[in-house]
Amino acid sequence: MNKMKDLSLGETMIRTGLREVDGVPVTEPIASIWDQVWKFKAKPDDVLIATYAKAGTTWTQEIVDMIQQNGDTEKCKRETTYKRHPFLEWFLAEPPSARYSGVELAEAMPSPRTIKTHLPVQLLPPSFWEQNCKIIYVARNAKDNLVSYYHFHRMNKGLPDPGTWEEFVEKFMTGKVLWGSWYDHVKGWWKAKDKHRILYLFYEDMKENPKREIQKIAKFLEKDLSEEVLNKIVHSTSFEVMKENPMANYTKDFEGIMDHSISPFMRKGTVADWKNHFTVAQNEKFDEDYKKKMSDTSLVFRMEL
Ligand SMILES: Nc1ncnc2c1ncn2[C@@H]1O[C@H](COP(=O)(O)O)[C@@H](OP(=O)(O)O)[C@H]1O
Ligand SMILES: O=[N+]([O-])c1ccc(OS(=O)(=O)O)cc1
Repeated sequence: MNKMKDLSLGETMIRTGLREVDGVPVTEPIASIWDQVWKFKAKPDDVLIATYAKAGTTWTQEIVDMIQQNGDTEKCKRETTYKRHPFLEWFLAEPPSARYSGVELAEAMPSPRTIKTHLPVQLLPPSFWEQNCKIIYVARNAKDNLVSYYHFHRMNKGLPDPGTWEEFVEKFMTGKVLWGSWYDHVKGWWKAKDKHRILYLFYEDMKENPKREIQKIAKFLEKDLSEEVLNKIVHSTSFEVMKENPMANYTKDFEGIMDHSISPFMRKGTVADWKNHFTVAQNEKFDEDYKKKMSDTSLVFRMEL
């Protein structure tokens, strides 16, 4: 029994390896059900929240839900983020108590559905394009995104071991991480927005002026919000409030998989924390490589506010 407990607590849990789907590394379980993901049938009134992991997905999910529930915080606490919005490609079979299939959850959910994905644009199931679904994409500057992803790998035993900070920086730069290259991800979705209904947002803008960005999302979703409701959404989706909200801070899901004592899911929620992580040499190397990788796009990020 103790051994079982150990196993379920993840101390001895074997971290997943990565397998490529069309050249993009995904977890072994995701690769095993890829066919189901690719054939997923989106519906015209589905709203999709797409991001590179750790770009502010959960924050955006809370904002979208609050808009859809017209600022009713109790309704937004009906379930955890993980269960309110199916995480499309995510699949976990083991341990049975933590079983999760984003596809099955979405299929069982009544419309209108809000779905989350970290897939790069070329791997999005075609039905989302065919059904002309509204898509909200959120991007975060590479350095902060990388720092957040590093700490997330440390605390989340459902992900591969990040190795040392130096090793993880290297993996991130070469795209050898779960969901692949950050550079390709943000550029691919940026390109797609010219042809499809995509609201492309930035984490840094959301930090700078949450009210303005929430209004953009509401307009995109064709929802009229009163000033009072808008202010309520700004408040309840602030980092400080979400950090204490068990239905949004991931303390109720992934038990034994996420260890918030190593690094909490709601870690810092700031812009420019990368300055506390990169050495001067690392930063120079990163910048040089970044320039090359981002030379073929009009996309510009703010690394600080
Ligand atoms: N309401 C909020 N305001 C600002 N940042 C938030 C937030 N809620 C979550 N975050 C931050 O978003 C990141 C997680 O992103 P995702 O939801 O895509 O996994 C974490 O970044 P940090 O690790 O830099 O703190 C987390 O702290
Ligand atoms: O590995 N997980 O358990 C996991 C991965 C990504 C994830 O989504 S994210 O938005 O927090 O990156 C949630 C859980």
